[in-house]
Amino acid sequence: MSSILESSKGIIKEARYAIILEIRELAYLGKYPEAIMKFKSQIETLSQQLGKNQGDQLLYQEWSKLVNDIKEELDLTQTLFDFTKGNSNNQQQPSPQKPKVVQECPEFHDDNRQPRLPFNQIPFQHYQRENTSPSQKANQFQISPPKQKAQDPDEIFFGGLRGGNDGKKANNNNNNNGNNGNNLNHNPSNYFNNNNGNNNYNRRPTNNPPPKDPDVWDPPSKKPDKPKQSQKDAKSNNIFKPQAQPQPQAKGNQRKEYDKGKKNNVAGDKKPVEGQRKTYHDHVYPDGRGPDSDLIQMIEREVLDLTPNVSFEQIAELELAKDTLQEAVLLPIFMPQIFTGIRRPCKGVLLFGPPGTGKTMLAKAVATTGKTTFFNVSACTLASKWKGESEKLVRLLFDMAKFYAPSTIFFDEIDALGSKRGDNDVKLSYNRRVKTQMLIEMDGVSGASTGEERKTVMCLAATNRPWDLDEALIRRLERRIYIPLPSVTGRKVLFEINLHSLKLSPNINWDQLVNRSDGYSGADIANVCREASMLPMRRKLKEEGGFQKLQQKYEDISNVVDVPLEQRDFEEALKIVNKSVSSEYLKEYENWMKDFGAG
Ligand SMILES: Nc1ncnc2c1ncn2[C@@H]1O[C@H](COP(=O)(O)OP(=O)(O)OP(=O)(O)O)[C@@H](O)[C@H]1O
Repeated sequence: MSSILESSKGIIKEARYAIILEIRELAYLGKYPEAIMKFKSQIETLSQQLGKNQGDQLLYQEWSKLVNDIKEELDLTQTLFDFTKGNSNNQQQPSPQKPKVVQECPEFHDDNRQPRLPFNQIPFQHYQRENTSPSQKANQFQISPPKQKAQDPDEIFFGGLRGGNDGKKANNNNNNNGNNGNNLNHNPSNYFNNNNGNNNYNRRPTNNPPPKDPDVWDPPSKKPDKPKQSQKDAKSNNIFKPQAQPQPQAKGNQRKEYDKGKKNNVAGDKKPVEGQRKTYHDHVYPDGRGPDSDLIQMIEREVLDLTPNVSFEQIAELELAKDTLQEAVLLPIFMPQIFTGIRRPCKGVLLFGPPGTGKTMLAKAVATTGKTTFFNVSACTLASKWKGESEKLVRLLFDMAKFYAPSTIFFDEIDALGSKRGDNDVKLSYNRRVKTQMLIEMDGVSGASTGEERKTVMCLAATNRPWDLDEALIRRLERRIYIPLPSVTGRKVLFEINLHSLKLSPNINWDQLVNRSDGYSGADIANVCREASMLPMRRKLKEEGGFQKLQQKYEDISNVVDVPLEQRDFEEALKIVNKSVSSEYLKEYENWMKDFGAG
């Protein structure tokens, strides 16, 4: 029975690829109406097939998944079709100040809501681009007909959306100050001096206020900065072997600069003070405030992380992932001139695997090593907290990343944004809009094939549920790296890293502890060490009759309670802290890795 199901799953999977690929080919040729017709007829046929399988619950589920995927592709094609229609209309009326609603896209209508503008209309509504001749303006979103079949499979579907640049924008951008992807000297202070109004990202507000979306939640009130977890410099305890010292980090200055800037600008009510670094907000709204001020401030406050301060040495094991990230992300940042043409940098990297295995740390290490501006986006927060504003937020985020380039945008829990079709229609429509915006933005930053001057912006994403990801997104995240649970060696290093600053008894049997922590993630081992570190202190306090008695007895009690950790403390901690990853999930990761992994 299960073999019938397995073989049916295989057939369904092949059918999915065959249908999607065939139809994308049509879309690539610009034959959107034909592609849409074809999708609709396939959905009809598949729905009949679905009806036949109603008796078998598992098969029925598989078929409905396929139908849903095809519907999702249809929706995406429809949206892109609308997008291209919208742009071609823009070319006839290239006046950004007086935009017309080119076409109302059904996706942007919700019951009881006012019609929303198609997403491609929004930038023109709010901004005009500077240093752009009228013909170039008209050209900006031109759909370039394919001259030959693209080597990059993504270009089959989305290549035409990258803007009619064919090298034209490169000339347009020559008057910059060198703070772009071609600048090998990544002096962090340069990131904030990019005030020359030099490029296509230099947008200014028009006087038109944005249309009010009734579904938009009110922007957040000012909140204090999230406390950042600081990584202490490793002072090895030499549990197993001498430990590499982490690289010294450039601390504080950027943050201070940023805070200084925040006082003047993030509040958004004051004009920038001369001589101080220019934030994206100053850059877009030199007069102090504009329609998107609150959102921009929110990104600067909650997403922009100027000091991720994690080095690769602080991360245990994961050598393959580190090498791949260095090759796929760091080399193109350091040598953009080499990574052109067929060697173009990948559009994005997906880190997938069980929770707590170091995915976020890897992303931060990439940003720290590449000295890039780090945007740490929790996709989950974006999806829930900024519902209604999320598409705009995605667009602003990428614009900001280009402004502060070289930048790394890290989407944690990307499945919250880029998941497949859900059951809830409202959620679906919203989800699709955000996802489509993301896909378009991601295509926009893969500068090499467009001939556009490179503003190096790297997209990294992480998920614990790769199987939930939409295929269009998976294709853009071209390198997909499995971040597994730590091996024996990795667990040893993790104990070392976590205990480097603690007093340890010489009689601890490390091999036994490492074996007992089989199946624990890096975060689990950190929790074990944290728990173990408290036990001797609690014991000592109890022995001495409590904190108050100790206080009466000793002047400085910190030395008294700082007792070395013993074997029994770790054993006790291992009983308290259980592993957080179930072994069933591990199999699923491996299967997904076999099907989609691309390290
Ligand atoms: N390979 C590792 N080396 C060092 N520390 C690690 C490693 N993996 C996990 N940790 C520890 O676990 C904590 C969580 O790691 P991190 O946030 O990078 O995991 P994650 O894979 O992004 O988790 P999630 O999927 O839940 O977001 C870190 O702060 C660190 O203490």
